[in-house]
Amino acid sequence: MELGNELMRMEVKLIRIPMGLVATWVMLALLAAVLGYFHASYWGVWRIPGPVAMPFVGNLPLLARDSRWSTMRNTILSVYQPSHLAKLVPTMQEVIESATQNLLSDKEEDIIFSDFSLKLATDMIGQAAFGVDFGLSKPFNDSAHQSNDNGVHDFINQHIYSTTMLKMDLSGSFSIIIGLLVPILQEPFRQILKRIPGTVDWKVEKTNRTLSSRLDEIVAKKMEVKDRESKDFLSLILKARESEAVSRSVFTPDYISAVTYEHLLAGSATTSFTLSSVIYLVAGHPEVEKELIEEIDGFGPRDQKPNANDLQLKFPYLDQASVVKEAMRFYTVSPLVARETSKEGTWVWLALGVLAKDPKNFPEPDKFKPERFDPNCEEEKQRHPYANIPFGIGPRACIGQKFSLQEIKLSLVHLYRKYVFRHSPDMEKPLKLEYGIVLNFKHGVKLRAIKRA
Ligand code: HEM
Repeated sequence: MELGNELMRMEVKLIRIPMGLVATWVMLALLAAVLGYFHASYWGVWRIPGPVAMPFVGNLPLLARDSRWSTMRNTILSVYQPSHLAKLVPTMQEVIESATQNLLSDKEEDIIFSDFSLKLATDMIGQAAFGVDFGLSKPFNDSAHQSNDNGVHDFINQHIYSTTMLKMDLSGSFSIIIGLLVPILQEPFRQILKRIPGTVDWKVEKTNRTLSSRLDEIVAKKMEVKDRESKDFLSLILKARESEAVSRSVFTPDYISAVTYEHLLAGSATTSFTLSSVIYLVAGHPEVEKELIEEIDGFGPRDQKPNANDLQLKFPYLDQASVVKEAMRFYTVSPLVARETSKEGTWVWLALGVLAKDPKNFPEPDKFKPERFDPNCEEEKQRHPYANIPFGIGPRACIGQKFSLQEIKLSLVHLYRKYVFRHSPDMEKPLKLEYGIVLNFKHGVKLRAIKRA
């Protein structure tokens, strides 16, 4: 018994000493892993000038630096959550139905589909983000539309102008061209040229001012009405501004105007371009059109409206698994994403459009092949997970991704139930693009819409 007890004490001692050591080693390993994690990005780019990682916390403090942006993002995030997006389906459906009435008169004639899709996408943002009916895609015989027609046309023209002038090549304004050659001179030149009538910089400035003042009117009206129930992007910002002291200092009137304008541009030109490019590409690939229409018709009778869940699950060929995804790869609407390093002010560009055409990840990159995204296909299985990121990646990735995909899918289901599309003989081949901050069609997408039996 004595011997037994002695042996047990020895065993406990033997175990106690290594347990302490093991715990210390585990702690050290954990610490090293945490430090390694936060410094990994630094070691990968240690030759490149930029903020040096701080001891123990690496670059972590930089993530919290832009508190104004994060307050903003957190405030509006709920507008883009799936549960809220699901509630937007009927509103989206209404806008699409109303827009489609306008698509085709009885005679068969070509339409500029890219104009149609820009009006549709702008109206959609108007309703969902601002709680405002721009009425751009309303039928022409609508009396409200007629009485408002001039104003609306001005608005859309200014919007189109301001979107298309965001260029990054030699066809842009003089200050942009100078900026491409000597970046430091861009802003001083812009400041001077915007004051000289007749220059492109002056025209851009003038258009942007008019557009901003129209958006300011919308913001001012919203502030007056104070509708507590509505849950659009603007109402959420205004409510946050009223309820929290911190938000009042973040959401100054100028800042609200700027983000409203940013939202209009970010949400309409991109979605509109994507919708047009899907229709254009499908029109040139009859085998894809056939499979797509089969899937859409297979969903149910034409008057059965898909809900958010149906859109997510019942259209795999149309959805992210194939056609839309491949069209977004083929024409990457947002070809460049820019970041400015916090300390050195160095610009870092992520070329999404170049990534999307890398033959290592996308063999025959200039072919439109939706099946390359089929989850069972070898190409898809072997591809790097970040090879196709049209909405960007990380904490600043596109906030409207789910919103725009829901809108695009709903529009496509509705359109293909009624029409098929063919390239207009007046359209150039290959399609000419204009490279700006977002991609655009140089001469629009001209299509013939043929009513389905
Ligand atoms: C096909 C449609 C769209 C594409 C391809 C697209 C693409 C992008 C990309 C590449 C970025 C930059 C991400 C980054 O910096 O890493 C971005 C940011 C953004 N997008 Fe989109 N976008 C689309 C639709 C929308 C829509 C519909 C909205 C609004 C309803 C929207 C609102 C925004 C906003 C507010 C940002 C800035 C986010 C931030 O800085 O926190 N986008 N988008």
